[in-house]
Amino acid sequence: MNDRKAALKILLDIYENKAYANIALNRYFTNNQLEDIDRRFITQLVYGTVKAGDTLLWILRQYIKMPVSKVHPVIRTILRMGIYQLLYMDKVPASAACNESVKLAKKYGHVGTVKFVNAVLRSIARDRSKCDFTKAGGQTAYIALQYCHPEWLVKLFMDEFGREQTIALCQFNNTEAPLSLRCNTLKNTVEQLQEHLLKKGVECERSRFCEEAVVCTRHPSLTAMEFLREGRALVQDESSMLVAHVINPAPTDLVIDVCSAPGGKTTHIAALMGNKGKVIANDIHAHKIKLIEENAARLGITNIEVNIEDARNIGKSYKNMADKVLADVPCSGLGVLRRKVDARWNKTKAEIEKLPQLQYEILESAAEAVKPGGILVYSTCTIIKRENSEVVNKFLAAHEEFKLEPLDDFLPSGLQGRGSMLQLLPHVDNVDGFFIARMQKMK
Ligand SMILES: C[S@@+](CC[C@H](N)C(=O)[O-])C[C@H]1O[C@@H](n2cnc3c(N)ncnc32)[C@H](O)[C@@H]1O
Repeated sequence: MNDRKAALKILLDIYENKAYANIALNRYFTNNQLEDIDRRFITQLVYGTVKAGDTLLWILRQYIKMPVSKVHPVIRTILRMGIYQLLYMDKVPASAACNESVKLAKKYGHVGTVKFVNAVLRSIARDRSKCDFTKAGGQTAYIALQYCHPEWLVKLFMDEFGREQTIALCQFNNTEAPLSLRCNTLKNTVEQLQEHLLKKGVECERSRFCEEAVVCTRHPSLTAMEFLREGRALVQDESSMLVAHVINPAPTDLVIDVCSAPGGKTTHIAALMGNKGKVIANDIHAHKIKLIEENAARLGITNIEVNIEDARNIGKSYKNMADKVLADVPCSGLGVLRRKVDARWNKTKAEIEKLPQLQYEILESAAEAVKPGGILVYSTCTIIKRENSEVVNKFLAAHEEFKLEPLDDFLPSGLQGRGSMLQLLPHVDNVDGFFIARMQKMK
């Protein structure tokens, strides 16, 4: 199958079957052995088209008379891909973007739709003046279209960070995320892992932030990386690796991770404990607990015990029992939009607004499980105050038995001196956005 036909098939899976982009793409690559060059082209075309989302539809609307919703889904997807190639893929000549889209339309459409695809794409290629985003009305709409984000999200970012930072953040979200790996120190050293990766043709470097992290800038497909199956490493972003270090678990500790699936931080905590002590990995979803068990087995970790429970009840079940408790709560994930290409288009404002209440309830329950003198860590992969510092401040105001602990002793020198709560911002720190606060129970 040629690359564009493959991209069309994957995009239809995403748009019509509501498949997650990374899952649809990996599924295709698992079932079809491809050369690296083809894999890269398909990835760029699929991820780029998904990220550009409604901007492509807005452009399409400027060039057709009928409502976009009336265009057949296959033809609409061919057009989205075609516009993406025309306007965003510098290395694809306009003639190739048009001709290849027309060929796809011939396979899936009839004479009329072939002519339609041909006419629309050639007119965009010839005259781009209609793609003027300043005509959309207002600076929020302009930023949303120019940087391919939903307008409500741009508004939220503008309120939180102001115009300049919003643009920088949106631009960052459109960049490609490098693959970040955490070395499983129970099976190999970081030096051994790095040597192994170099032999396998993976281009990688050590992280600025975490001693176990290796950041890959060029690599084969994940399915070809047998060292992941062997448990020598696992995929995890650098910033999320800071959490286990902030918890700073001892080999004798009982640690409870109240929202733990799929187990990135749980298995990191367990490894830092040298496979000793006990980590209770809790999650509300039984099917996700299986992922923790699989990860632990692959990594050779035996000090994890799983528990399926709503974290809002965990305080009652383990009252005053744990040396350390992690509440890595469900969040809006606005710090990882670069990595999850479809996330910005799947989220809703209403769903995000409900999160702080749930996060607060989970934090309160997690706090109950901490024993006096013990440690409570709250973390998210988001960047807005209402899910981060506001939740922690509200909690501290209501629970004088907890005090905020300085973070610097647990952070790399490059991140020290930023205050008692750490907020990593993607466009500032060049990593996934992340929030961490560490508290101690005084009595
Ligand atoms: C941010 S993710 C956790 C990521 C995980 N700590 C890791 O590092 O791999 C949040 C998790 O919370 C779980 N969750 C959502 N609501 C929950 C609840 N009420 N109680 C327990 N877990 C919950 C979700 O299933 C999800 O796995």
